[in-house]
Amino acid sequence: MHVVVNAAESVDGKIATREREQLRISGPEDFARVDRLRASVDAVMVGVETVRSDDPSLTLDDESLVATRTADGKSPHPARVVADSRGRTPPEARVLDDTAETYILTSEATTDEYRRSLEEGDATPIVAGSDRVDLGAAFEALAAHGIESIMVEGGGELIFSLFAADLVDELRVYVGSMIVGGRGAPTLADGDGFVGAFPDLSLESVERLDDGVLLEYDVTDADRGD
Ligand SMILES: NC(=O)C1=CN([C@@H]2O[C@H](COP(=O)(O)OP(=O)(O)OC[C@H]3O[C@@H](n4cnc5c(N)ncnc54)[C@H](O)[C@@H]3O)[C@@H](O)[C@H]2O)C=CC1
Ligand SMILES: Nc1nc(O)c(N)c(N[C@@H]2O[C@H](COP(=O)(O)O)[C@@H](O)[C@H]2O)n1
Repeated sequence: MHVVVNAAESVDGKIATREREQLRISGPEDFARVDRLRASVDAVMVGVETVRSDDPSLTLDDESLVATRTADGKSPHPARVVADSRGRTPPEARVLDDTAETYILTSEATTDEYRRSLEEGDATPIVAGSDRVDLGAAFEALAAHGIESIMVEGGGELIFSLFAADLVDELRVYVGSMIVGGRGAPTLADGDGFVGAFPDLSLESVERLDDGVLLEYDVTDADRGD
């Protein structure tokens, strides 16, 4: 699985406010870039807290990208993937509509009944892990469904877990010209944090977009002692 993490943060590293409300950090040029990145992958993934706070669609906005995918014999939109260990995706969430295929990654902590309710709504549950989603095992299961590339949009808990499991190949960060503050506001990578050894990033490009900067990194080494 090729994994690209993409997120937008403020200058002080926040991806949302302390109230966890959705924050418009990107401008039009960056949102268009995100749409192109979505169009280039097999699936777009978020954590369930992002679904609960932002209710994203995770589909393509630009109809010409939809047309290009269709002409290439692909589904009109990439599949949607939610990491949701305990079955907390609201039934009315936009990721569960019929615009695109959706996979809900769950753990054994969810019930058969919950998983059946997802299937009745045309989403595909994948069980990986006993208490929390085992992301490596889940990606193997997604690969069996033909998903070979995935773009992860957040939030900070999921992104940290992916780095901790050494599953990230590329990181793209848009830094918007704003300060958000708040010690409890989510950042690009939250979780328990690394101590002593950190993911090894190689800066590949820097580009000004709108009133901010896009930073693109390759993740080169998993030399972490956690
Ligand atoms: N600015 C940006 O680019 C973005 C901002 N956000 C913001 O991020 C916030 C949500 O982020 P978070 O609270 O960090 O939640 P999150 O979206 O990362 O979801 C975390 C949840 O995912 C589930 N999960 C299942 N398996 C997991 C695993 N192995 N590791 C980690 N989580 C796992 C758990 O229920 C966990 O509580 C929202 O406020 C949203 O607005 C979200 C995406 C992009
Ligand atoms: N790239 C980017 N820039 C921002 O400023 C953002 N707030 C986000 N948030 C992410 O985009 C999702 C919204 O997706 P839809 O447009 O509804 O499909 C949101 O849930 C975050 O994942 N991203």
